[in-house]
Amino acid sequence: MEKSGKRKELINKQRWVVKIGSSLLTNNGQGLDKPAIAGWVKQMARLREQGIELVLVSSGAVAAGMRRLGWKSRPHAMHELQAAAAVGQMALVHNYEKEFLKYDLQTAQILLVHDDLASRERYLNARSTIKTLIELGVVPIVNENDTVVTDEIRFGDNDTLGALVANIVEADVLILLTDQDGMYTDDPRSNPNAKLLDRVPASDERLDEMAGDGGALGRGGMVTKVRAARLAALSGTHTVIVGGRLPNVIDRLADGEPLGTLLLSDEEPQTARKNWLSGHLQTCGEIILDDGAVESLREQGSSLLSVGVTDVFGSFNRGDMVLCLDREGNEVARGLVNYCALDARRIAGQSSECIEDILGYMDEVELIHRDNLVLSLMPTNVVEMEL
Ligand SMILES: Nc1ncnc2c1ncn2[C@@H]1O[C@H](COP(=O)(O)OP(=O)(O)O)[C@@H](O)[C@H]1O
Ligand SMILES: N[C@@H](CCC(=O)OP(=O)(O)O)C(=O)O
Repeated sequence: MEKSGKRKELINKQRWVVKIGSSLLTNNGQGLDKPAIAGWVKQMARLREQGIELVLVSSGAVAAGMRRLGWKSRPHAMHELQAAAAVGQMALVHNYEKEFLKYDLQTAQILLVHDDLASRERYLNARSTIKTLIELGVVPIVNENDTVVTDEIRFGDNDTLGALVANIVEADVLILLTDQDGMYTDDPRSNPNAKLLDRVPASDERLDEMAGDGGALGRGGMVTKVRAARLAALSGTHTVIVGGRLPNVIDRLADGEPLGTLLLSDEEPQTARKNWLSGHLQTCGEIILDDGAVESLREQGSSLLSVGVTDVFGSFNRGDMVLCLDREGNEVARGLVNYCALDARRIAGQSSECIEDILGYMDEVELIHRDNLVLSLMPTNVVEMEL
């Protein structure tokens, strides 16, 4: 199939999030690739000159720290990884600051952990800080706060973090710069016959079979990039997975050149509150819905009532994020629940009028109110996939 012409989805777009991955930044483990960083910064400065607002999400702290500490292989112990990240983050921001200043651009360091975005108050704080920095013409540089996270609460890969940042700032475009030219029909490291994808709806379920894991330094491979594109799509953001070593890659993308793989958002942008809900990646339990409840959530955008629930799993409190699954275990929605797991189990399958009789109190008529509920992006089997 012929390559598409100029990509109108990227031309004249106002707000970009650019994510630079570990595999690329660290030149396959050789420490930070400073000349490459200088090249990307030069191009990002040109984006700013065109009036494009920019947030940079940069990996590389652990890898840069390893180099500074003289470690040859990535440690497994969490405290060593965290120490490496603390050392490496200094190298990372020092480099970016130096390079951006060449173009009179100020930078700001933003380190986030999952909890910062799960709490509504801290999320709103992070959002207003990032938006203020953008208005001031400063380039925010975001990374995970690796020194304080534990395995259970980490994003782990920066693709997800990039998508959440795209949701926060309602970006038009998310660019995932990586070590491959884009997404292929299979991992090109193991399959030399794999073909580069040109443009695909982010929701296309065939992507799940094509996406493999990452290299030795990267964290998520294509699996997390596809997932990130789907998350970004919820705020109407298009994602491009593209090779960071292609000459002038950022300039050429801004000019609409069809480089890498464009994962299109075919969603109506959600409200900021719904974006925040979608970004809650850690959930505390599962609620199984009957077919009628699945349909009314999906078709009518209704609240979830206890009568449509067949089972409740996990242990959660009022206000926690839970998954709503259909009978086959597919995710239908996620939302903040009004009753704890114990009470939710007791009222499952019962109509709302019975709640007070069963529990002796009634906080809310709904198990999950529709304002606190967000439908999950359903993978669709779509025909448009261009190689
Ligand atoms: N279908 C695919 N197309 C391209 N790359 C793939 C695919 N499946 C797996 N990969 C792997 O994903 C790697 C890039 O992801 P990763 O190592 O996490 O990089 P980054 O640090 O840039 O996020 C590639 O080096 C490649 O081996
Ligand atoms: N926060 C980590 C980056 C995690 C990571 O490598 O993510 P990715 O670039 O998505 O593979 C670091 O700075 O080392």
